[in-house]
Amino acid sequence: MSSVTPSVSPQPAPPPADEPLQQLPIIDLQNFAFDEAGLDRIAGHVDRVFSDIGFCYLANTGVPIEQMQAVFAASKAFHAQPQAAKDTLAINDFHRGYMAPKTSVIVTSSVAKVTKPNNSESLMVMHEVAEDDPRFGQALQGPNQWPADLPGFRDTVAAYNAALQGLAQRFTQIIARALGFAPEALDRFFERPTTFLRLLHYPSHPDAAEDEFGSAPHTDYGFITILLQDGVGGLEVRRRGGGWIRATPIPGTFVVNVGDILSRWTNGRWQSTPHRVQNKATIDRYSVPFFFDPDMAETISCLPGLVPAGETPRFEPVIYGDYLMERIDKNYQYRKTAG
Ligand SMILES: O=C(O)CCC(=O)C(=O)O
Ligand SMILES: [Fe+2]
Repeated sequence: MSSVTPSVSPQPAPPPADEPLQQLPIIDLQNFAFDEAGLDRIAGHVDRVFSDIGFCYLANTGVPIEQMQAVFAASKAFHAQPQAAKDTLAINDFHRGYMAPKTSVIVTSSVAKVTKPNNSESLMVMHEVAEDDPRFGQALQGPNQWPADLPGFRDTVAAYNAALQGLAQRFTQIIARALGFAPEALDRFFERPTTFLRLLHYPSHPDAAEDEFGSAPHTDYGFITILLQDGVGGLEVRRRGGGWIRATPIPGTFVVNVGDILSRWTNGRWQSTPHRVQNKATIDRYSVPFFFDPDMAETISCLPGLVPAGETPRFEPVIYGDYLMERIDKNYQYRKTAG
């Protein structure tokens, strides 16, 4: 970690605002057409927002609307297939494939106990690991599973995945800056990123009970999540100090949030905030979260400059892959059954 040297000291986290937030803040990335002073302004905004609510919208990211529409069309076509076709891609040990409704229960220590399975189905696509890759066969390192009978599906989803990885890598430079480092300081952790693209479908559930969720309250466990949601709504984010804020859809934007490992990396300066989804609308909801995480072989230790002088780091160093496996093994039913 000695290669990550702070170049400016981060400011202390702002106190929580007196007025409760009514809406998630919007960060305008200006299609990355900013100069150094512009970068510092955006980075300062990111630091304030991630120290407070840990969630915001990202506008003007450079990802074309057509590409967003195309990935939704692909997801709808996938989920519209007969159940038997989806079941042929059942999620495998590499954590790639189809998760049928009610097969994941979120278990996190920081959020209220959750017992009911999630009312959603999804296809998980991760970073592609080919057979000639030295990592092939290690935990979570394998090929994706693609539907056989959906022309264009693989190309559309792979192109979207590549666009989101590019966005995440560029945003990581803003994050580095926001934490007081040179923009490239964190790049080496993401040369072979661990990524999860999840094509989620939430059936309409207008009479859902209070404790029946599409996604039960949870925090995300990785670095950042960049979420594309359709116009239906239903995602809510826990406000510091109590209550929930609706992440009302804003066309053309993403919702981005801090995951647990980023919060840990910042020694707790940035918040990994609980969120939940209930689709009480009369139509189905589709969303596509992209989870962008470090290389599984990297060690994550609290960043220098973020641990106050004379204090010990709040978190032990952890190999990202070990940490991730523990979280995944806890949260997914299919990993608990034999075979
Ligand atoms: O579908 C959404 O809006 C959020 C999904 C989510 O929080 C997750 O998959 O971690
Ligand atoms: Fe989440």
